[in-house]
Amino acid sequence: MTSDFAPMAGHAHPTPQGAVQIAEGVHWIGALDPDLRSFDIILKTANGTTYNSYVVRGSEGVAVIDTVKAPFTAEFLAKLESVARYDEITTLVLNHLELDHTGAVPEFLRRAPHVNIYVSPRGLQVLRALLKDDFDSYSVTTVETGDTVSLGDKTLRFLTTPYVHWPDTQCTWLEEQNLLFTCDLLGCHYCDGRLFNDRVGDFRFAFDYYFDHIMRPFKGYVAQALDLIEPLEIDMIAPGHGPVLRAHPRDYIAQYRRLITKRLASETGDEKTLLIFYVSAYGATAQMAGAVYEGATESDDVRVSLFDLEGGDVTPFIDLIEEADGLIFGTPTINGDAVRTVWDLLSSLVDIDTKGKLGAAFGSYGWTGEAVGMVESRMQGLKMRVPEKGLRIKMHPTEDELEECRDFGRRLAAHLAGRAVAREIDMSELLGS
Ligand SMILES: Cc1cc2nc3c(=O)[nH]c(=O)nc-3n(C[C@H](O)[C@H](O)[C@H](O)COP(=O)(O)O)c2cc1C
Repeated sequence: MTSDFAPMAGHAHPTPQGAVQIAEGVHWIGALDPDLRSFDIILKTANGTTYNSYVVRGSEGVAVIDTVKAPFTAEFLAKLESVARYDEITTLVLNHLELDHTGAVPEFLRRAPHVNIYVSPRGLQVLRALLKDDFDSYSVTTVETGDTVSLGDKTLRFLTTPYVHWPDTQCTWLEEQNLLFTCDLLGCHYCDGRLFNDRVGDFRFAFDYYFDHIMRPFKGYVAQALDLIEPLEIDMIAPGHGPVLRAHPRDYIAQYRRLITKRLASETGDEKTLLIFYVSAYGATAQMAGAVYEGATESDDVRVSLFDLEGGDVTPFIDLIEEADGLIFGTPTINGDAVRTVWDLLSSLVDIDTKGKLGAAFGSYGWTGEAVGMVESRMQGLKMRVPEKGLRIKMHPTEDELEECRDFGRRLAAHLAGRAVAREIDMSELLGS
């Protein structure tokens, strides 16, 4: 049975009370969560979200694709029961094992313990952790790109698309209907019971925002996933959150392509880019920053930029940092710590991939000078390479110390340009004395 839409108190848009047919033999059986305002702690959800689950009915089997978050289990099962009997269900596909898609799995399996579960190879270990001691009582098959499951007149074809955004993620293509189930990929947090992208409100902001906070750190993997998806015939994309993309589904794939494309590429070409950020209360670290900048700019093959973090919000720097090859942070030690704006910027870097970028730190201090080491540790935690020990100078730098700073800048630029770093050789070390 498929019910109509009914209005829901407090929300401008109607809410589906039952399963919704999205294609011939395919139903949406997900849940709406319009009141959610913060997802996974890290994401704001001004429109709430949806947990999308789907049922595909073939001539020789019925498949459930993903489930919902645990608190919505009862309504998910009610919708499922309105379109299929448990003894008809042959297949459970889990495209992603995160709890917002698998919360209802244990209860579903209690009712349909005979189903065959299909997960990616990396999904297997997460499923084991999810089901604990019950895991061994179920039939679980790992699938990779090209593997298929037949439902008689319908075929589910799997695409292994890891790290969009967990190691386990995969997509499932319903071949005969050109319908692609993508789970988090191409999804967004936007709750509107009208469900289809050509009927809901304007969710472009939500789509880009979701990409920025969930997919952006994994751009390389997103590119690999798009390489697999783009050659497919696609009439509809059915993601795990937000609207079902039935109108112009390729536009959303094209938007992902735009979002993963380097924005500054045409400006900088193959040139290496180095960004120097600093803060300074009494001007000592600022003087150091100026000298590090002077030293680095002597290099012709590195484009160097200098920014005072006191100059504003850190957000605009994230795009620059994403495409930069190296980052240098200057901070004084204040009350045994680096300055807050530096931490604000460093903690904002979770949204981008910083792995392998060059990192370095410098700063003035009065007596303990912990800040530089703390910033270096954070950069190492972000998997950046930190080739030079941080430079610390007590109070305001002397002319000789400024020259040390210039040299620090020269060496970092040389690391970045892939040139051998000239070092003074300590003869006493060589002679072993
Ligand atoms: C409020 C305050 C707290 C400080 N706390 C520390 C500290 O914990 N450890 C330290 O080595 N220096 C400390 N200092 C000294 C500064 O790090 C030092 O003056 C430094 O040269 C300031 O650099 P700037 O001119 O770039 O701000 C403190 C200075 C101030 C004003």
